[in-house]
Amino acid sequence: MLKQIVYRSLLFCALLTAILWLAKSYYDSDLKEEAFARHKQTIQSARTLLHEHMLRTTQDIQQLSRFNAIRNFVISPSSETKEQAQHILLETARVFSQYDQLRIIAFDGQELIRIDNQGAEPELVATEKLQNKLTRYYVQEGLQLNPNEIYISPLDLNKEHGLIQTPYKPMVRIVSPILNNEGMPTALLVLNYKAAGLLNQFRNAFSKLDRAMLVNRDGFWLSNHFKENEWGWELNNTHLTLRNWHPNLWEQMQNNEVGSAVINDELFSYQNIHLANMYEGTSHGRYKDSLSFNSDIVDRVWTILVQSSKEQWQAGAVYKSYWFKVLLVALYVIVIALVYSLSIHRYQHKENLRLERLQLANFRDLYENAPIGYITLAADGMITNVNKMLLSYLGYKREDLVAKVNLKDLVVKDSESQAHDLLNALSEARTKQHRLLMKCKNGDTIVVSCNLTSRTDGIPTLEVGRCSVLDVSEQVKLENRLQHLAHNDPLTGLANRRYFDEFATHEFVKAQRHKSPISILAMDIDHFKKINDTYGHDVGDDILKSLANTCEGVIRSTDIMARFGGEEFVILMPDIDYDDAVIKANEIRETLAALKTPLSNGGIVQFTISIGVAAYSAELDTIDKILKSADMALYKAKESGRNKVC
Ligand SMILES: Nc1nc2c(ncn2[C@@H]2O[C@H](COP(=O)(O)OP(=O)(O)OP(=O)(O)O)[C@@H](O)[C@H]2O)c(=O)[nH]1
Repeated sequence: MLKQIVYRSLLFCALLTAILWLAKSYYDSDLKEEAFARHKQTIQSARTLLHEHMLRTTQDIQQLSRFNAIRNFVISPSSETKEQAQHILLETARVFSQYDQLRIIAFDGQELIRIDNQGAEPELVATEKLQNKLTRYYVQEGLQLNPNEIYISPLDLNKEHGLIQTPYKPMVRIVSPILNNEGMPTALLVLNYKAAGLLNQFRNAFSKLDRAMLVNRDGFWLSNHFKENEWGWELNNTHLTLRNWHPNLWEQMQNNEVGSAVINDELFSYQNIHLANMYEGTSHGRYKDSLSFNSDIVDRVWTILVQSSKEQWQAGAVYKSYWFKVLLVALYVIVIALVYSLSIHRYQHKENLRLERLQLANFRDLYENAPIGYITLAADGMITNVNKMLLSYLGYKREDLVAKVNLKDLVVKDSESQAHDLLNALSEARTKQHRLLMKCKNGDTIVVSCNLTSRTDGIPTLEVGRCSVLDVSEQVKLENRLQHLAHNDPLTGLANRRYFDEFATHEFVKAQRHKSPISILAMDIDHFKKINDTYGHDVGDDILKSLANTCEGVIRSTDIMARFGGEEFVILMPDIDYDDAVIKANEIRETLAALKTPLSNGGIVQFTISIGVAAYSAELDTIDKILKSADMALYKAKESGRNKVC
């Protein structure tokens, strides 16, 4: 039982876990969608930020390169034009502190004017400190520019005298040709743009739930949440690339401008920024349209990459909350409790069913194999079931009786009223007992004691009563025999003295009530001792028996003959007066005298009797008196020579 509960609990907990896991999967995919949507939005914001900054820078350089003071100096260098150009650049540096250096560089690479803007105030670098930058890449790139082109350098760390300046100073160099009157490039305007502020704003544009990264075309980080990952190519950390970190993601990014990926439960979104297209897009288009001049920008591609770790995109998940965990534990506890109580309930139910079945089987066994017969009855007395013993009593097969025979059809005519009585008791939900004579299949009858028990719920169901049926035939025989023994003389079968007294009293009361006559004969065999002595006691017994038989053949059925003891007999004759009694006595005497009792040796023996007669009269008004009078008459008959009636 306990084992089953444990198994079931485990099963249901596993099921619950599976459901919760499924729900969590759906929920997680929603959270991921949400995170990706956030990525998309913040990438757009960051893109706008970068575009706008770079656009402003290109606008600045375009304007500056077109200023007459700048162009005049390049076209007609003089101390005056130089001063004006220096003035413009100084003023610009003062207003736009994001420019670290503002320079005009001749086509041979020589710096013509240089403004350093690192301190509180922009500083004009003295002529003797100006350098030749022909070998620098941005000068080389600048020399390649068409009149209408602007070069934007890679974002890298500023170097002074070949060494990386610390603290690191991320820098973009913007180069524009300065055109002569024929519209041909004559010199270069170079602005060193300090990107630290831009990168800070870039990082701040993203939610705390995400990690924002800016990656260059080679996969190095220009901005990374881990500072030590930045500027890998500059700091000789060439292994610190996105390509090494997530090769698959890098691969995907090479083929797609925009995209997202899920790697080890971490979410990535990316989008390339083409600085050549910074005018494009709704927020930038207005610049391009409103500008009176236009420039092509040598393309530079950066990639904005956003990463959300599992902890980050799940940060707001409901299942992370304390109460959810408490709820979850409670849920499992409830499931286990439910499984426990259901198992107990199921077990009890099964146990009850088992006991019920057992009880039913016991009942069936008791019913079927009971040592007495059973008949189950419908309300109308039709038999709906019987047991083996009943079938053995009657010799029927079950199918002969069930649903075919009514109880009253099973009894003989004499028992029909009792059967009806039983069926009445059945309809009134009573109990009743009767002795019935039942018909067996072979035509015999048996006496049964039928004890009917009705259902008391009053519902007229098919089975409304049951009769326990006991075959009492033998008992009845025994009862009859005992009764016979109690009332009769064992030798002759005649009534004994006790039964005679009961009968006589009853008849005498009747005679008194009806004022009808009643007579008594007292009889005694003459010289019976001698017969016994001569022929033996057995012959004496035979004579007594044939006397009884013979007399019973002579007297009426309403008379009763009793043996009072020895060879003395008495006959009570209701409705016979004295004279008729004397006549009857003589008839008996003569009949007996003529009776020849055979002997075993082939001979015969005869005997006579003496009879005394007395009848009810005014003087003889009790049985005792009549008996005494008959006795006295008998005595007289003996005295007067025997074989007489007195
Ligand atoms: N065979 C037999 N004899 C019995 C039975 N009961 C009594 N007797 C005998 O009946 C005889 C009665 O004898 P008595 O009283 O002398 O009478 P009796 O010989 O008939 O003489 P009287 O009556 O005077 O004619 C006795 O011998 C008894 O033993 C019985 O059941 N069977």
